[in-house]
Amino acid sequence: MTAAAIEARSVRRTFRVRGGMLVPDRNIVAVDDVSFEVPAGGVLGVVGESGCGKSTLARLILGLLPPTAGEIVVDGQRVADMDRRARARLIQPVFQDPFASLNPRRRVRDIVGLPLAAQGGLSRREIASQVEAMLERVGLARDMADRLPTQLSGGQRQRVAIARALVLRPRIVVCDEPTSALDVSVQAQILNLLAELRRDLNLTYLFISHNLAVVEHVATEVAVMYLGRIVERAGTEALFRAPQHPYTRALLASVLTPEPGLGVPDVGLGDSLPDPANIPGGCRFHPRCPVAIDRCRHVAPSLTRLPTGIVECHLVVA
Ligand SMILES: Nc1ncnc2c1ncn2[C@@H]1O[C@H](COP(=O)(O)OP(=O)(O)OP(=O)(O)O)[C@@H](O)[C@H]1O
Repeated sequence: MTAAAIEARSVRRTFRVRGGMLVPDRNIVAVDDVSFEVPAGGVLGVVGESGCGKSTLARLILGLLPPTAGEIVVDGQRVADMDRRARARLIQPVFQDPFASLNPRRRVRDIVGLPLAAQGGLSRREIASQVEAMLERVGLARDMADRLPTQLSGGQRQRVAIARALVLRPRIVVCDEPTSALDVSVQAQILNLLAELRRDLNLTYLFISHNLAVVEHVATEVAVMYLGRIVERAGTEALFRAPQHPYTRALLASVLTPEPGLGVPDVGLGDSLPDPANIPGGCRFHPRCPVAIDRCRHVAPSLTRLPTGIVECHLVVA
């Protein structure tokens, strides 16, 4: 059996949001008792509507946010026990908007070299040569090294962000909507690059996207999140061929809607997104579920294990 590169064990994260005059404080459950494993070399795609907890999960895995309960283990080590530099050598992020995440006043060579410099122990010459090799690896020409982010296209900027993420040779990359801010024509190039790098460098990805077509293209396994919980998880092929949860089915139907940009996919379940400060009792999906039965209103479904994965729905039997 392959060792897990990422393990989430009963992870929960809540946020306390201050109210105001006459408005009480609210407790938001952004991630609610989530467990999964990603084998080394795998890609777990995480999908779900805006606000379902995808980015919070990414920040928990990266160690940028501590869990309220549960634990995260990457490459056999508890994230909570690692210092920043050790974490940086093991796990790196690629975020949605490379323009926001790259310092506009620094040249590409400094942006990509910074993680190496921060680790210490390398000469300037060694850093320069590793940066050059990495820029070449992500398909950027040599003369790009002296440019500023403002002098690059969106796709080139995301290549710089990928080079910066990989320059320490991490084992795990958390991609949070890495192509959502890019033109459609550039998205495929970046996805292909990420797939190629994973193969060549034996990387493991947690790949977050609201775009199911993208996830189908890159993921080996898919987790579907709804109001902080993983309501279905299965191998990519099985999930797209035979979705079990009514929410997954609604999400898949939304792939056919012509909305390639950012925002809320039209899942055909009405306009209003569910509120994580006010999670319904019983099955949390029941108010929007087209096939809910009386039991769904009162009893939260437990997890059902199927040959192809797991699902939380009263109507699915093993
Ligand atoms: N720092 C925070 N303080 C308070 N609430 C937060 C914080 N971060 C996230 N939340 C809330 O937690 C819930 C989950 O947010 P999260 O950003 O993880 O969702 P998401 O699925 O990534 O959404 P999107 O696709 O819009 O980025 C939301 O209701 C959000 O408002």
